[in-house]
Amino acid sequence: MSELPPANSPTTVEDALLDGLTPPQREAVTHVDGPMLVLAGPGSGKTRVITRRVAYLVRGVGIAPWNVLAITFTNKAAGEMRERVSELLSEREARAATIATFHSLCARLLRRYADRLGLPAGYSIYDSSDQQRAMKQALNDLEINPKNFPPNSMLHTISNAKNELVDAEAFAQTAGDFYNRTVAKVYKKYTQILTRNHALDFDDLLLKTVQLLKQHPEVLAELRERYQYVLIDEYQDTNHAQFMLANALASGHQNLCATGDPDQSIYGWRGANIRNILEFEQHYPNAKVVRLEQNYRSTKKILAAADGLIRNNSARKHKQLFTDNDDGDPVQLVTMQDERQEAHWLVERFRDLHVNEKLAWGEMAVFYRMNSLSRVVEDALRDAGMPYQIARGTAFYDRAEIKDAVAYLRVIANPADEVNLLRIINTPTRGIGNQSIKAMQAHSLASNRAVDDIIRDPMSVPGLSNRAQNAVAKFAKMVDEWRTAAGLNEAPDLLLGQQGLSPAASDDEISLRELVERVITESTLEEHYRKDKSDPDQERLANLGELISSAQQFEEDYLNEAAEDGNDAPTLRDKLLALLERISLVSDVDSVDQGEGAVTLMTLHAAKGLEFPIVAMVGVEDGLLPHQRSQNEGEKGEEEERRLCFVGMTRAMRRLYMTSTRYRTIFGQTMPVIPSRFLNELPTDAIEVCDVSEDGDDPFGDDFEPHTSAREQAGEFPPGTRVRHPQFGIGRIITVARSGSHTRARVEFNAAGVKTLILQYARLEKV
Ligand SMILES: Nc1ncnc2c1ncn2[C@@H]1O[C@H](COP(=O)(O)OP(=O)(O)OP(=O)(O)O)[C@@H](O)[C@H]1O
Ligand SMILES: [Mg+2]
Repeated sequence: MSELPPANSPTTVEDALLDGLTPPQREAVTHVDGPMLVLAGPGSGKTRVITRRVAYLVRGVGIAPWNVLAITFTNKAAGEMRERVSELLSEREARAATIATFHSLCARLLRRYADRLGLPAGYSIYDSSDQQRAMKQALNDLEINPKNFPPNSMLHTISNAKNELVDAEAFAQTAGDFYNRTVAKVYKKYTQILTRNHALDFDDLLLKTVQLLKQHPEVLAELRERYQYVLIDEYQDTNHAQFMLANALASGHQNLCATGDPDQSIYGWRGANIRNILEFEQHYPNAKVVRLEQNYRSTKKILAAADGLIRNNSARKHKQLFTDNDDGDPVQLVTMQDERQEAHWLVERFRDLHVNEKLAWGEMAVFYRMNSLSRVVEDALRDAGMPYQIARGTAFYDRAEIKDAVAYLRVIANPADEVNLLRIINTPTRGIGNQSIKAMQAHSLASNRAVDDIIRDPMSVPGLSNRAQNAVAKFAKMVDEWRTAAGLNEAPDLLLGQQGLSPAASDDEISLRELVERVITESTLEEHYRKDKSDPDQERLANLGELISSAQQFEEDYLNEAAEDGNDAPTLRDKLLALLERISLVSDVDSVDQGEGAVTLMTLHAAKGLEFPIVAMVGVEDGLLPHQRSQNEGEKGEEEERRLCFVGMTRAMRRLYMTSTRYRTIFGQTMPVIPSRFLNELPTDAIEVCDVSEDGDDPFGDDFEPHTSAREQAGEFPPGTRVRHPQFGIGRIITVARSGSHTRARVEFNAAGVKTLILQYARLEKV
């Protein structure tokens, strides 16, 4: 949807910026100085307010765009905001404003001020698989059994500590019991490994930035001066580190505008702290608070259903939302036999919407609690020949061949990155076996020299065969040549980042695309996959080709942006570091293109902030939603799951389907399952229940209040009655049976086949 106001109506610039806003939205957009909190439910225009405010501050108030900092939750949201702002302002102004995620902002700041932290500007950002490798090494070094201290849970605990700004030392000081003392050791070791590799993990980006601002008041002063207006969307999901960062930037001028909805806080498990938004007025006693009460997204029925659900959370303040949108259809709760029938049903439903209601594929989305639920849906969509896209932006970069190519690039940019160096030193195989690698690692430890240094002097490594020595020397020479081509070898001190020190690009410097291409060819990665003509390898080759194209595209965008910033000749090193940063910070939802003619599949978490005309939530079952894991955390865990369900439901604009099955196969085990307890909480007048499973027992138990009594219904539809169902069309009742307070009818539909429906909910009409 375009943010552009119609050309004819508004007359002044200010009118145009405020066009299509309600009075409270205007109030939020035009508030200039001082703290402000926009506290409002889903679909009420919070994100629209942030976007307009960026434009208004620049055009309406005359603030320089580079003084504005807007922080969004994903790169995708940042990209969209930039696009909308550039429709309201010029592209140049939109680029000059900083619109970023917390992580990309921090990565940028750390690069700019790397020298203050003694951090090489070419530092690597470790993604979860790099983190796993580093953690395994830490456990190995400490001789700790990963069975008792699983790498994932170690990483989770460390991540939470970092988000609370608790570093390894502070953690050790408070660790009382044996378990925590062991974690403290692991934390320390893991930190040492990252430091040695000149690497930061995601949480370090925040932690180090906060430390930077604390330890270097001159940097804080500079940034406060630069970012005079700070805007943060989705504030309910900020963690402590993000909170401290936002507050530090806004300290002094206090121009902090936060928007959010406590009912949509869904990242508590990852350290988000809902109190940041609940206590905003305590942190900023003079804050202006704006509430938006009108929902522009959903039908009345969808809104009523979502509202009925969220009211069951006890730890909340109620917000009344209303909408002028249509009543719409009731939310359909459909029970199937198993996940295959569920996927099949979805495909048929979507096809019907596409063919009969002329909805585009891109207007439909499927949400699930866990990625593993997507496979069956994917298979069904593929079999039906329906276009779909899956929000797994990281999937491309998770492929082994891409990870290998990127590891080469990381090694070029960051000589200290041993995790990646060891990944590629013998990939593709080049005669440097495991024994040789172990010998080099041992020698590196014994002589206290970096592996990157050792490979230049392989003769010194005890126990390395002649053959291996030659192979290592050849490998080192190859890496050196790339570094020279990238302008990274000549002046090693330049690796210590310092603002303004980066030399201008020399004329003979190769392009980023050429570098990536050279690496893929000269490393023999390409040859390795070309040798084999099997399909998977053909696909891998194509992926490597795609990496080259994406580097070219990135380079073009980067050059344009740099030119806007007045830098006409960014160096290859700058471009390489920026590309690696982009690759590290990509998130699942970034790949989603809502304009595309494809059904979108994504997790409930990834769906935050988005909207689709048609939404189907699959696997709405106890154990999945609420998730089994949340049950360990008692009510708090369940309330977060309820908010997650609420977030999913409130993405839907026109129609919402929530499906569950009787049996589901998870991790290869088929088990009977029951519909989510959350479904019992939905108000009956906003929903329609339908059971299309084979045995059709009432899956919702007796908690439901049917509209009419079972007896009445049974009498009304004797076997043989011709009926019409809003979805299945015309059919004939075969049998009617009472069960508890419900009546089930088996109906043979002309087109849809035999279905078992609960009469009280099925909205059957006699014809
Ligand atoms: N005043 C308005 N008039 C018409 N449409 C509006 C208005 N305000 C917002 N909208 C539209 O309503 C939808 C929801 O707005 P937006 O995404 O900004 O809501 P939100 O509060 O950020 O929702 P969420 O909490 O889900 O992030 C968007 O399509 C937006 O363009
Ligand atoms: Mg929003």
